[in-house]
Amino acid sequence: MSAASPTIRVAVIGAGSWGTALAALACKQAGALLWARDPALALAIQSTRRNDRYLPGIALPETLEATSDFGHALGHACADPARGLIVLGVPVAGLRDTCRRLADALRHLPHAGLSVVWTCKGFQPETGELPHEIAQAAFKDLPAIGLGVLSGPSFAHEVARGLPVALTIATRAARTVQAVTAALHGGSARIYNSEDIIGVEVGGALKNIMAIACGIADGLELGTNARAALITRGLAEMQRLGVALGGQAETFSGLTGLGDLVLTATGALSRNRQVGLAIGQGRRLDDILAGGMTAEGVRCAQAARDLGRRHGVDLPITEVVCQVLFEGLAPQEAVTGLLSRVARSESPLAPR
Ligand SMILES: NC(=O)C1=CN([C@@H]2O[C@H](COP(=O)(O)OP(=O)(O)OC[C@H]3O[C@@H](n4cnc5c(N)ncnc54)[C@H](O)[C@@H]3O)[C@@H](O)[C@H]2O)C=CC1
Ligand SMILES: O=C(CO)COP(=O)(O)O
Repeated sequence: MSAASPTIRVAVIGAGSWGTALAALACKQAGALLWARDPALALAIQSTRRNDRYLPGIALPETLEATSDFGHALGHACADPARGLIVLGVPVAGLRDTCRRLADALRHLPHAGLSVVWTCKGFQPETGELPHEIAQAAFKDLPAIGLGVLSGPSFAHEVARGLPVALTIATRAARTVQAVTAALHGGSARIYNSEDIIGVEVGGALKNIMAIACGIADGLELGTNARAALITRGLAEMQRLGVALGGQAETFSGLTGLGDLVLTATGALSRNRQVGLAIGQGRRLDDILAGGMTAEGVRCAQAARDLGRRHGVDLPITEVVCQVLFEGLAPQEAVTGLLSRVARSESPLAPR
Protein backbone atom coordinates (compact mmCIF):
# COMPACT_ATOMS: atom_id res chain seq x y z
CA MET A 1 0.00 0.00 0.00
CA SER A 2 1.25 3.49 -0.82
CA ALA A 3 2.76 5.08 2.26
CA ALA A 4 1.82 8.71 1.87
CA SER A 5 -1.38 10.34 0.77
CA PRO A 6 -1.28 14.12 1.01
CA THR A 7 -5.05 14.30 0.75
CA ILE A 8 -5.94 12.32 3.86
CA ARG A 9 -7.59 14.65 6.35
CA VAL A 10 -7.15 13.65 9.99
CA ALA A 11 -8.96 15.08 13.02
CA VAL A 12 -7.64 13.89 16.38
CA ILE A 13 -10.13 14.28 19.24
CA GLY A 14 -8.40 14.68 22.59
CA ALA A 15 -5.12 16.53 23.14
CA GLY A 16 -3.69 14.37 25.91
CA SER A 17 -0.35 12.70 25.44
CA TRP A 18 -1.46 10.02 22.99
CA GLY A 19 -3.81 12.19 20.93
CA THR A 20 -1.11 14.85 20.58
CA ALA A 21 1.56 12.32 19.63
CA LEU A 22 -0.67 10.75 16.97
CA ALA A 23 -1.56 14.15 15.56
CA ALA A 24 2.15 14.99 15.39
CA LEU A 25 2.78 11.71 13.55
CA ALA A 26 -0.14 12.21 11.15
CA CYS A 27 0.73 15.75 10.19
CA LYS A 28 3.97 14.58 8.62
CA GLN A 29 2.04 13.07 5.71
CA ALA A 30 -1.57 14.18 6.09
CA GLY A 31 -3.48 17.29 7.02
CA ALA A 32 -3.94 16.91 10.78
CA LEU A 33 -6.07 19.00 13.12
CA LEU A 34 -5.94 18.33 16.87
CA TRP A 35 -9.01 19.08 19.02
CA ALA A 36 -8.52 19.97 22.70
CA ARG A 37 -11.57 20.41 24.94
CA ASP A 38 -9.71 23.09 26.87
CA PRO A 39 -9.53 26.26 24.72
CA ALA A 40 -6.40 27.44 26.57
CA LEU A 41 -4.59 24.22 25.69
CA ALA A 42 -5.66 24.43 22.03
CA LEU A 43 -4.42 28.02 21.88
CA ALA A 44 -1.11 27.10 23.51
CA ILE A 45 -0.51 24.22 21.09
CA GLN A 46 -1.49 26.34 18.10
CA SER A 47 0.75 29.25 19.10
CA THR A 48 3.80 27.44 20.54
CA ARG A 49 3.65 24.04 18.78
CA ARG A 50 4.14 22.46 22.19
CA ASN A 51 1.84 20.64 24.60
CA ASP A 52 3.64 21.22 27.87
CA ARG A 53 0.73 19.88 29.92
CA TYR A 54 0.97 16.37 28.47
CA LEU A 55 4.24 16.20 26.51
CA PRO A 56 6.58 18.60 28.30
CA GLY A 57 9.72 19.58 26.47
CA ILE A 58 8.73 18.13 23.10
CA ALA A 59 8.67 20.34 20.00
CA LEU A 60 5.67 19.45 17.81
CA PRO A 61 5.69 19.85 14.01
CA GLU A 62 5.14 23.36 12.68
CA THR A 63 2.35 21.99 10.44
CA LEU A 64 0.27 20.75 13.41
CA GLU A 65 -2.92 22.76 13.83
CA ALA A 66 -5.02 22.76 17.01
CA THR A 67 -8.53 23.94 17.83
CA SER A 68 -11.10 23.77 20.63
CA ASP A 69 -13.96 24.08 18.12
CA PHE A 70 -15.45 20.58 17.81
CA GLY A 71 -17.39 21.43 14.65
CA HIS A 72 -14.28 22.83 13.01
CA ALA A 73 -12.34 19.62 13.76
CA LEU A 74 -15.10 17.42 12.32
CA GLY A 75 -15.52 19.69 9.32
CA HIS A 76 -11.82 19.20 8.57
CA ALA A 77 -12.24 15.41 8.31
CA CYS A 78 -15.63 15.58 6.58
CA ALA A 79 -14.60 18.02 3.83
CA ASP A 80 -13.74 14.91 1.80
CA PRO A 81 -15.16 12.12 3.96
CA ALA A 82 -13.93 9.23 1.83
CA ARG A 83 -10.45 10.52 2.71
CA GLY A 84 -11.37 11.55 6.23
CA LEU A 85 -10.11 9.95 9.43
CA ILE A 86 -11.15 10.80 12.98
CA VAL A 87 -8.85 9.46 15.70
CA LEU A 88 -10.16 9.39 19.28
CA GLY A 89 -7.41 10.07 21.82
CA VAL A 90 -9.60 9.93 24.93
CA PRO A 91 -9.47 7.30 27.70
CA VAL A 92 -12.15 4.60 28.05
CA ALA A 93 -13.92 6.79 30.63
CA GLY A 94 -14.58 9.41 27.95
CA LEU A 95 -15.28 7.10 25.03
CA ARG A 96 -19.06 6.77 25.29
CA ASP A 97 -19.70 10.51 25.63
CA THR A 98 -17.21 11.31 22.89
CA CYS A 99 -18.68 8.75 20.48
CA ARG A 100 -22.23 9.94 21.14
CA ARG A 101 -21.26 13.58 20.63
CA LEU A 102 -19.42 12.65 17.46
CA ALA A 103 -22.27 10.55 16.07
CA ASP A 104 -24.79 13.33 16.77
CA ALA A 105 -22.63 15.84 14.90
CA LEU A 106 -21.72 13.52 12.01
CA ARG A 107 -25.41 12.89 11.21
CA HIS A 108 -25.53 16.48 9.94
CA LEU A 109 -22.26 16.35 7.99
CA PRO A 110 -21.18 14.46 4.86
CA HIS A 111 -19.73 11.23 6.27
CA ALA A 112 -19.98 8.46 3.63
CA GLY A 113 -16.65 6.62 3.65
CA LEU A 114 -15.33 8.38 6.75
CA SER A 115 -13.33 6.35 9.28
CA VAL A 116 -13.40 6.67 13.07
CA VAL A 117 -10.78 4.87 15.16
CA TRP A 118 -10.29 4.80 18.93
CA THR A 119 -7.02 4.28 20.77
CA CYS A 120 -8.02 3.70 24.39
CA LYS A 121 -7.01 0.53 26.22
CA GLY A 122 -9.31 -0.95 28.82
CA PHE A 123 -12.81 -2.13 29.70
CA GLN A 124 -15.67 0.14 30.69
CA PRO A 125 -15.48 -0.21 34.49
CA GLU A 126 -19.20 -0.51 35.32
CA THR A 127 -20.26 -2.78 32.45
CA GLY A 128 -17.11 -4.59 31.36
CA GLU A 129 -17.74 -3.49 27.76
CA LEU A 130 -14.84 -3.40 25.36
CA PRO A 131 -14.31 -0.11 23.51
CA HIS A 132 -15.71 -1.46 20.22
CA GLU A 133 -19.00 -2.31 21.92
CA ILE A 134 -19.30 1.29 23.08
CA ALA A 135 -18.35 2.70 19.67
CA GLN A 136 -20.57 0.34 17.69
CA ALA A 137 -23.57 1.23 19.83
CA ALA A 138 -23.00 4.95 19.30
CA PHE A 139 -22.56 4.62 15.52
CA LYS A 140 -25.15 1.90 14.90
CA ASP A 141 -27.30 4.08 12.64
CA LEU A 142 -24.32 5.47 10.71
CA PRO A 143 -23.23 2.40 8.69
CA ALA A 144 -21.32 4.46 6.11
CA ILE A 145 -18.63 5.13 8.73
CA GLY A 146 -15.78 2.59 9.07
CA LEU A 147 -14.85 1.80 12.67
CA GLY A 148 -11.63 0.38 14.13
CA VAL A 149 -9.20 0.28 17.01
CA LEU A 150 -5.59 1.45 16.72
CA SER A 151 -3.30 -0.20 19.26
CA GLY A 152 0.20 -1.54 19.85
CA PRO A 153 3.39 -0.84 21.81
CA SER A 154 3.70 2.92 21.71
CA PHE A 155 4.77 5.38 24.35
CA ALA A 156 3.42 8.78 23.36
CA HIS A 157 6.64 10.58 24.31
CA GLU A 158 8.70 8.44 21.93
CA VAL A 159 6.20 8.77 19.06
CA ALA A 160 6.04 12.54 19.52
CA ARG A 161 9.83 12.68 19.30
CA GLY A 162 9.70 10.87 15.94
CA LEU A 163 11.16 7.58 17.18
CA PRO A 164 10.18 4.34 15.37
CA VAL A 165 6.91 2.61 16.26
CA ALA A 166 4.74 -0.22 14.92
CA LEU A 167 0.97 -0.17 15.42
CA THR A 168 -1.98 -2.33 14.42
CA ILE A 169 -5.30 -1.13 13.06
CA ALA A 170 -7.99 -3.71 13.75
CA THR A 171 -11.15 -3.28 11.73
CA ARG A 172 -13.55 -5.04 9.39
CA ALA A 173 -13.56 -2.02 7.04
CA ALA A 174 -10.96 -2.07 4.25
CA ARG A 175 -11.27 1.70 3.80
CA THR A 176 -10.35 2.22 7.45
CA VAL A 177 -7.16 0.19 6.96
CA GLN A 178 -6.41 2.39 3.94
CA ALA A 179 -7.14 5.64 5.77
CA VAL A 180 -5.02 4.80 8.83
CA THR A 181 -2.20 3.46 6.69
CA ALA A 182 -2.23 6.51 4.43
CA ALA A 183 -2.23 8.82 7.44
CA LEU A 184 0.43 7.13 9.57
CA HIS A 185 2.45 4.49 7.72
CA GLY A 186 5.88 5.52 6.43
CA GLY A 187 8.61 7.58 7.97
CA SER A 188 8.94 6.49 11.59
CA ALA A 189 5.74 4.39 11.80
CA ARG A 190 4.74 0.99 10.44
CA ILE A 191 1.05 0.14 10.38
CA TYR A 192 -0.09 -3.48 10.37
CA ASN A 193 -3.70 -4.55 10.04
CA SER A 194 -5.91 -7.18 11.63
CA GLU A 195 -9.57 -8.15 11.71
CA ASP A 196 -9.41 -9.37 15.30
CA ILE A 197 -10.89 -6.37 17.09
CA ILE A 198 -11.65 -8.32 20.28
CA GLY A 199 -8.17 -9.85 20.52
CA VAL A 200 -6.52 -6.48 19.95
CA GLU A 201 -8.69 -4.75 22.56
CA VAL A 202 -8.33 -7.46 25.20
CA GLY A 203 -4.55 -7.38 24.75
CA GLY A 204 -4.51 -3.60 25.23
CA ALA A 205 -6.71 -3.77 28.33
CA LEU A 206 -5.02 -6.67 30.13
CA LYS A 207 -1.40 -5.68 29.46
CA ASN A 208 -1.95 -2.64 31.68
CA ILE A 209 -2.96 -4.88 34.60
CA MET A 210 0.09 -7.09 33.98
CA ALA A 211 2.29 -3.98 33.94
CA ILE A 212 0.95 -3.06 37.38
CA ALA A 213 1.80 -6.59 38.58
CA CYS A 214 5.34 -6.36 37.16
CA GLY A 215 5.78 -2.94 38.72
CA ILE A 216 4.73 -4.34 42.09
CA ALA A 217 7.23 -7.20 41.76
CA ASP A 218 10.01 -4.78 40.77
CA GLY A 219 9.04 -2.42 43.57
CA LEU A 220 9.49 -5.35 45.96
CA GLU A 221 12.84 -6.08 44.27
CA LEU A 222 11.86 -9.67 43.49
CA GLY A 223 14.30 -9.88 40.59
CA THR A 224 14.22 -10.39 36.86
CA ASN A 225 13.20 -14.06 37.04
CA ALA A 226 9.98 -13.00 38.75
CA ARG A 227 9.36 -10.32 36.14
CA ALA A 228 9.87 -12.80 33.28
CA ALA A 229 7.48 -15.25 34.93
CA LEU A 230 4.84 -12.55 35.39
CA ILE A 231 5.14 -11.40 31.78
CA THR A 232 4.85 -14.95 30.45
CA ARG A 233 2.00 -16.03 32.69
CA GLY A 234 0.40 -12.62 32.18
CA LEU A 235 0.39 -13.28 28.47
CA ALA A 236 -1.28 -16.65 29.10
CA GLU A 237 -3.93 -14.84 31.13
CA MET A 238 -4.50 -12.26 28.39
CA GLN A 239 -4.88 -15.00 25.81
CA ARG A 240 -7.27 -17.05 27.95
CA LEU A 241 -9.63 -14.15 28.51
CA GLY A 242 -9.28 -12.93 24.91
CA VAL A 243 -10.19 -16.31 23.44
CA ALA A 244 -13.12 -16.68 25.86
CA LEU A 245 -14.45 -13.31 24.71
CA GLY A 246 -14.15 -14.25 21.02
CA GLY A 247 -10.61 -13.13 20.11
CA GLN A 248 -8.03 -15.20 18.23
CA ALA A 249 -5.20 -16.84 20.19
CA GLU A 250 -2.53 -15.82 17.65
CA THR A 251 -3.30 -12.12 18.10
CA PHE A 252 -1.71 -12.31 21.54
CA SER A 253 1.69 -13.12 20.01
CA GLY A 254 1.56 -9.89 18.04
CA LEU A 255 2.17 -6.19 18.59
CA THR A 256 -1.01 -5.58 20.55
CA GLY A 257 -0.44 -8.58 22.82
CA LEU A 258 3.12 -9.63 23.57
CA GLY A 259 4.54 -6.44 22.06
CA ASP A 260 2.56 -4.04 24.19
CA LEU A 261 2.89 -6.28 27.26
CA VAL A 262 6.69 -6.29 27.09
CA LEU A 263 6.81 -2.53 26.52
CA THR A 264 4.44 -1.65 29.32
CA ALA A 265 5.68 -4.19 31.85
CA THR A 266 9.32 -3.18 31.44
CA GLY A 267 9.39 0.39 30.09
CA ALA A 268 10.08 3.22 32.52
CA LEU A 269 7.61 5.50 30.71
CA SER A 270 4.63 3.27 31.52
CA ARG A 271 2.23 4.87 33.98
CA ASN A 272 0.69 1.49 34.84
CA ARG A 273 4.13 0.12 35.67
CA GLN A 274 4.86 3.26 37.70
CA VAL A 275 1.69 2.67 39.75
CA GLY A 276 2.82 -0.89 40.48
CA LEU A 277 6.35 0.20 41.39
CA ALA A 278 5.02 2.78 43.85
CA ILE A 279 2.64 0.23 45.42
CA GLY A 280 5.50 -2.26 45.75
CA GLN A 281 7.53 0.45 47.46
CA GLY A 282 4.74 0.93 50.01
CA ARG A 283 2.88 3.99 48.71
CA ARG A 284 -0.92 4.33 48.82
CA LEU A 285 -2.96 4.17 45.61
CA ASP A 286 -4.85 7.39 46.37
CA ASP A 287 -1.59 9.29 46.77
CA ILE A 288 -0.13 7.83 43.59
CA LEU A 289 -3.15 8.87 41.52
CA ALA A 290 -3.66 12.23 43.25
CA GLY A 291 -2.13 14.13 40.32
CA GLY A 292 -4.75 12.76 37.92
CA MET A 293 -2.48 10.32 36.10
CA THR A 294 -4.19 8.15 33.48
CA ALA A 295 -3.55 4.52 34.48
CA GLU A 296 -6.16 2.46 32.65
CA GLY A 297 -5.13 -0.78 34.36
CA VAL A 298 -6.29 0.60 37.71
CA ARG A 299 -9.58 1.75 36.24
CA CYS A 300 -10.48 -1.55 34.58
CA ALA A 301 -8.89 -4.26 36.74
CA GLN A 302 -12.14 -5.03 38.58
CA ALA A 303 -14.08 -5.21 35.31
CA ALA A 304 -11.49 -7.66 33.97
CA ARG A 305 -11.81 -9.79 37.10
CA ASP A 306 -15.61 -9.77 36.79
CA LEU A 307 -15.41 -10.76 33.13
CA GLY A 308 -13.10 -13.65 34.00
CA ARG A 309 -15.50 -14.87 36.68
CA ARG A 310 -18.50 -14.52 34.36
CA HIS A 311 -16.79 -16.53 31.62
CA GLY A 312 -15.19 -19.10 33.94
CA VAL A 313 -11.66 -17.95 33.02
CA ASP A 314 -8.86 -18.23 35.56
CA LEU A 315 -7.14 -14.81 35.94
CA PRO A 316 -4.87 -15.26 38.97
CA ILE A 317 -2.65 -12.23 38.35
CA THR A 318 -5.60 -9.92 37.70
CA GLU A 319 -7.20 -11.30 40.86
CA VAL A 320 -4.25 -10.44 43.11
CA VAL A 321 -3.73 -7.04 41.46
CA CYS A 322 -7.35 -6.22 42.40
CA GLN A 323 -6.80 -7.46 45.94
CA VAL A 324 -3.67 -5.32 46.32
CA LEU A 325 -5.17 -2.20 44.74
CA PHE A 326 -8.62 -2.26 46.31
CA GLU A 327 -8.80 -4.77 49.16
CA GLY A 328 -5.72 -4.00 51.24
CA LEU A 329 -3.77 -7.18 50.45
CA ALA A 330 -0.09 -6.53 51.17
CA PRO A 331 2.04 -6.85 48.00
CA GLN A 332 4.34 -9.41 49.63
CA GLU A 333 1.33 -11.55 50.59
CA ALA A 334 0.08 -11.34 47.01
CA VAL A 335 3.36 -12.83 45.82
CA THR A 336 3.16 -15.61 48.38
CA GLY A 337 -0.39 -16.33 47.28
CA LEU A 338 0.59 -16.54 43.61
CA LEU A 339 3.55 -18.83 44.34
CA SER A 340 1.53 -21.18 46.53
CA ARG A 341 -1.07 -21.97 43.87
CA VAL A 342 -1.25 -25.62 42.83
CA ALA A 343 1.02 -26.72 39.99
CA ARG A 344 -0.70 -26.75 36.60
CA SER A 345 -0.12 -27.22 32.88
CA GLU A 346 1.80 -24.37 31.25
CA SER A 347 -0.56 -24.31 28.27
CA PRO A 348 -2.42 -20.97 28.34
CA LEU A 349 -5.67 -22.60 27.31
CA ALA A 350 -5.46 -25.69 29.55
CA PRO A 351 -8.42 -26.12 31.91
CA ARG A 352 -7.83 -25.09 35.54
N1 LIG B 1 0.10 7.81 26.48
C1 LIG B 1 0.44 6.74 25.78
O1 LIG B 1 1.62 6.46 25.62
C2 LIG B 1 -0.62 5.88 25.17
C3 LIG B 1 -1.93 5.91 25.62
N2 LIG B 1 -2.85 5.08 25.05
C4 LIG B 1 -4.23 5.09 25.52
O2 LIG B 1 -4.83 6.30 25.08
C5 LIG B 1 -5.85 6.69 26.01
C6 LIG B 1 -5.60 8.14 26.42
O3 LIG B 1 -4.40 8.14 27.15
P1 LIG B 1 -3.43 9.38 27.25
O4 LIG B 1 -3.51 10.28 26.07
O5 LIG B 1 -2.11 8.85 27.61
O6 LIG B 1 -4.07 10.11 28.51
P2 LIG B 1 -3.81 11.60 28.99
O7 LIG B 1 -4.16 11.63 30.42
O8 LIG B 1 -2.47 12.06 28.57
O9 LIG B 1 -4.89 12.45 28.15
C7 LIG B 1 -6.27 12.15 28.20
C8 LIG B 1 -7.01 13.10 27.28
O10 LIG B 1 -8.39 12.75 27.24
C9 LIG B 1 -9.17 13.84 27.71
N3 LIG B 1 -10.22 13.27 28.55
C10 LIG B 1 -10.07 12.69 29.75
N4 LIG B 1 -11.26 12.28 30.21
C11 LIG B 1 -12.16 12.62 29.27
C12 LIG B 1 -13.56 12.48 29.16
N5 LIG B 1 -14.26 11.90 30.13
N6 LIG B 1 -14.16 12.94 28.04
C13 LIG B 1 -13.43 13.51 27.06
N7 LIG B 1 -12.11 13.67 27.11
C14 LIG B 1 -11.49 13.23 28.20
C15 LIG B 1 -8.23 14.73 28.51
O11 LIG B 1 -8.68 16.07 28.50
C16 LIG B 1 -6.95 14.55 27.72
O12 LIG B 1 -6.97 15.38 26.58
C17 LIG B 1 -5.77 5.71 27.19
O13 LIG B 1 -6.77 4.74 27.05
C18 LIG B 1 -4.40 5.09 27.03
O14 LIG B 1 -4.36 3.76 27.52
C19 LIG B 1 -2.55 4.26 24.03
C20 LIG B 1 -1.27 4.20 23.53
C21 LIG B 1 -0.21 5.00 24.08
O1 LIG C 1 -0.26 1.91 26.20
C1 LIG C 1 0.84 2.36 26.38
C2 LIG C 1 2.01 1.92 25.61
O2 LIG C 1 1.64 1.13 24.52
C3 LIG C 1 1.08 3.35 27.46
O3 LIG C 1 1.20 2.67 28.66
P1 LIG C 1 0.82 3.40 30.03
O4 LIG C 1 -0.62 3.80 29.91
O5 LIG C 1 1.10 2.39 31.08
O6 LIG C 1 1.72 4.60 30.13
